[in-house]
Amino acid sequence: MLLPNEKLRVEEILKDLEKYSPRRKGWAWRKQLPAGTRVDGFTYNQISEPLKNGIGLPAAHYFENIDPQPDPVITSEIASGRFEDDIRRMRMAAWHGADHIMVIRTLGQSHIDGLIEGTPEGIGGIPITRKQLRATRKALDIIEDEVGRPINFHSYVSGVAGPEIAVLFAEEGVNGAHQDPQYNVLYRGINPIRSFVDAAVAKKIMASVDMLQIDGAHNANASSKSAWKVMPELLVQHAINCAFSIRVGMKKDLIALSTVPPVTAPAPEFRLNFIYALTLRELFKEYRFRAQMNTRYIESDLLDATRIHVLDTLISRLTKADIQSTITPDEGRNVPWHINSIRGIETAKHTLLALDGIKDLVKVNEEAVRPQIREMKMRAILMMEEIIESGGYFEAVEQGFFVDNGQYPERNGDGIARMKEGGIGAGTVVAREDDYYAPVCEHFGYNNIPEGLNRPDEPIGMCTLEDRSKIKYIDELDESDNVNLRITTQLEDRKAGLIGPEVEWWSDGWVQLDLTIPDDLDHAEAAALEIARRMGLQEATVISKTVLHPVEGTYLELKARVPFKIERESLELPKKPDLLEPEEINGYLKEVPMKVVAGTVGNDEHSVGIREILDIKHGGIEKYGFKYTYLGTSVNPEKFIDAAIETGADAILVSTIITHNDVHIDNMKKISELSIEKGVRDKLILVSGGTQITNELAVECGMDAGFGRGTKGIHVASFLVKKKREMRKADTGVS
Ligand SMILES: Cc1ncc(COP(=O)(O)O)c(/C=N/CC[C@H](N)C(=O)O)c1O
Repeated sequence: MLLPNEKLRVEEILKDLEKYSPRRKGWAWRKQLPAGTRVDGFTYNQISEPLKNGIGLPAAHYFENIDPQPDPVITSEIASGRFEDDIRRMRMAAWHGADHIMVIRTLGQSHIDGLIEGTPEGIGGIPITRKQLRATRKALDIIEDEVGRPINFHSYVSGVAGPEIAVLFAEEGVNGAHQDPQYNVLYRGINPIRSFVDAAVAKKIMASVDMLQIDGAHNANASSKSAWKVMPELLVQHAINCAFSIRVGMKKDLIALSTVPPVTAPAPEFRLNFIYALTLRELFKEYRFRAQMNTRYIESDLLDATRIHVLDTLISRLTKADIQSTITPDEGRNVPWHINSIRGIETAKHTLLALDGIKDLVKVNEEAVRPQIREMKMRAILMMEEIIESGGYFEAVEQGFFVDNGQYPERNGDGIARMKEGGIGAGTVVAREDDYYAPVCEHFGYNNIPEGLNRPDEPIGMCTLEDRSKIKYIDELDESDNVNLRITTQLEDRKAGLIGPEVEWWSDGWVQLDLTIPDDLDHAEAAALEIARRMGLQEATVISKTVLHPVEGTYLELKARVPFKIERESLELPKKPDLLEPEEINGYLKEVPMKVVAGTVGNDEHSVGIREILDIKHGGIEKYGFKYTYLGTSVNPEKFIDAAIETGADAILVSTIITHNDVHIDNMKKISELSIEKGVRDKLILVSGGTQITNELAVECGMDAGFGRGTKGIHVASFLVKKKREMRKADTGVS
């Protein structure tokens, strides 16, 4: 069992893979909690069981660190090309709330007519091999024990080796897969007949182990110029794959339609996407919905991508999503980085929680949407009818019906046409002989099983889907391209205690630099690259730019490589404040009551912070027995001293957020000097706090202590009691 403070050891994961066996097969939904479930005083209607270990949203610390888990499964797609580094990110993703890890395949795997073995490095994805599947599933077993929830492992059943991949996934406990023959045909140029025959075989295998299926309709969104115009066609594509899957024997409950809100602002995004989403859910109500976020109109701007993804998740909440998949906001920039996988998950989790139960509050205005839903359905039905009139699916594909940028029945004539007898694998479908017999327990189509058998695979005992000893495990085929070589750097660094920045692979050295240059785009870009060079950063590249004004300013984000690593043991770690136990503070104050005066100094109106440090509700010092006089906001320094004297206070708590022209420093110095002038400095404990305050800065300005961002009542209460003990001991010899 991995402890939360223990790192995943990839070399341990790689041990004994020849003996590894998946702990379960099939898909796992989240365990839902009943509507009205209370979490820390809040009521939720759409959450599932909590994690054992996890990381909540950034604001969670204001709410006792609760981390409620929304009802839909949340997906993170993680495939950098090196699975040995991806497992680290999978653990990060699981802690942030992903329970569906999707691994895209290396470029070109769809055209390899067979299985790849070993662990070669991939390009833009992972070469799916038995060894890689076992290592990843084994890592996910460890991670799911740590977060306390099943994690679904997912990849893709497509390409000319589709059926073989399906068997491999079924044997290795892969829990979900994309399978849609239309994908092979339209986007991989694989022979249409081969694609559908292979899909039937693959779907039967997937259904036999309850693998969840995701279809490929989202690709039409991602591939068309005017993605909002393919909506009628998307309904047709979903219908084709659903009908075909049912005919092969898949259960509706495990057929997930992959749906992406097709359009984004500046188009009237929500209206178009919402009506489409309503139409889809009406037509396919018995199926599952895998909501995916938009990738089609994602640029390099992380915040714009995030806004789009929040709105996409709003659509999910207002309609239905059994699975909320996430797209990283840097999808439009590069192969996603760790941080952006996590940001994508946070966007989904935040939005789903924020909109908990929204359908009870907001009703759809039927009058407004009904005509448009009807029109969308009509367009799809007309398209389906024309496909039939044209002779069927294969003929329609030959005529370029699909991914045409006209909104059916308008046609642009720019659809993806594929010849029925053409493409990769053409002419490779052979009718089974009369005596064709495959001794396997799950097989689509004609199988001349001998009379009297209890099971089709009886003559060989059991097939590999039941008897794993029949699986031939091949470790590595390529001495020069495998994970054992790739992890040597990681192992050497670990031994030498070296750490360096990374974005996707172990200590890959990449960092990001954000800067704003008060000049036009060209000059700003050149200046930014020169600045990075002078900072000693290498291979600096601009990865995003925002024109603030054509000549007044440009914001740029660069990536660059750091040419060194850090010796971990040489690092000076900041001292953790040694806090007193609440009982000890309460006990002390019963014997030695303490009073404070508190407020926000100068012309500062920010009161939230100081109230949190004072009030019992937020775990403020009142909770530990302190009495306080609150002086309010914009309090002048003299008033703090006068009030402390009048009330016989032991301490002054000064909140100061504004730091413009160092006004916080001036105010702290003034309070310290005034307490000296009035002869009360040695009787008073002076404490300041604020988002920009550090202890060093506060003490430099004559305070006894300073507290920065994230401070809680316990921190201040502990300090006050310790300081009071010190002062009493100095005065009376007794603390
Ligand atoms: C129906 C289907 N089959 C196979 C593949 C992958 O097939 P190759 O191995 O040939 O790349 C895909 C890919 N979709 C990308 C995932 C997307 N980002 C998603 O969230 O769904 C697919 O949609």
